[in-house]
Amino acid sequence: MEDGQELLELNDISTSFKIDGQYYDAISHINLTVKRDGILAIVGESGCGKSTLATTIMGLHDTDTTRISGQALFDGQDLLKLDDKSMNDIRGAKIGMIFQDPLSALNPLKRIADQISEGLDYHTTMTSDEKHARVMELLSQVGIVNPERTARQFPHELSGGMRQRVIIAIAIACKPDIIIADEPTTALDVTIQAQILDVLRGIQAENHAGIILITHDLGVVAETADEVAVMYAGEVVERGTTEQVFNNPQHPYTRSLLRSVPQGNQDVTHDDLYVIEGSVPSIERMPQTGDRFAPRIPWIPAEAHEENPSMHEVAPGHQVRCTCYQQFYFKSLEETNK
Ligand SMILES: Nc1ncnc2c1ncn2[C@@H]1O[C@H](COP(=O)(O)OP(=O)(O)OP(=O)(O)O)[C@@H](O)[C@H]1O
Repeated sequence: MEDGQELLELNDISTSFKIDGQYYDAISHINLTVKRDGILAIVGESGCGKSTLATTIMGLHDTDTTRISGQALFDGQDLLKLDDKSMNDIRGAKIGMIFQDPLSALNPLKRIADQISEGLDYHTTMTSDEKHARVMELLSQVGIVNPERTARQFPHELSGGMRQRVIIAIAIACKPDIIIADEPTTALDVTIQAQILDVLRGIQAENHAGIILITHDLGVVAETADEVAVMYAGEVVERGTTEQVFNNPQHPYTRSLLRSVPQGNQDVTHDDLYVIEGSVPSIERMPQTGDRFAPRIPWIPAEAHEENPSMHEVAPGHQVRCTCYQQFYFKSLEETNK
């Protein structure tokens, strides 16, 4: 397959959860594309719907309490319409998932080799020798220096960084076309984070997969991703290449997120002072009309917002939600204190 080819197309995806007998949207009308050889980062504060998007694509929701609409087109089929058996065949084989907490994602009672082999058992007809060879190859690929030893160990015998490497080995065992990594480095210290990101980039180069990288860490995005989608309150509010979004952020939310990145030891000047208070509303309190970010920037006049905010193209491939970005400015502390 060619580079940059569209692997997964998310069209108008909404997912709502039933709470006290009523359904509430956790994500609304998501449109995104994952390309071969590309890393798409999904960023936003806690509660904005990043994990819900991942679990929706993976078909991991309880159908009795979850309502999903839209399409997730992959390999000529809509993942959201597949039955359990077909989805089980895809999960692990064509789409791999890396979870945030490697300890809870691993079985404490099973040796590492057996846990990596599980996917191979389910999805392939490899002999035991072939499986052993593949496990060794995978452990080396994720940077484990003594694969024979690690293969025989149990999860509690490994460090956090080693466990995350094992989780990645499990996710890529069957050479999936798509890897969804949900906060893969959050539980790790900074040095190990950098190593894990190197492993992910290496895998992308070697396996030619498309990666969805979910994170709230903009440093991770800047270092790793090709494209970025910024989510706020269940919606994508800005998307573009990493360069477009980082060098020329347009949505007030993106701009506030980027300003909150520590800028080394630069002195903060008057112009850098700004205030965006508040937090992501819970899904029961999510406004259903208007700009969901408007309450957090009350100094922007109501008429600057759209009634039904849509995405506007500000450069080829760079889109921003709602016209309010045209009139947005940061409010200085001086103004705030008036
Ligand atoms: N099964 C569920 N039932 C009810 N509400 C849910 C469920 N799963 C998630 N939510 C709600 O949906 C919203 C989005 O949650 P989600 O976990 O997708 O956000 P997130 O951006 O991944 O946050 P975090 O970074 O903390 O994981 C939140 O308000 C959350 O409380």
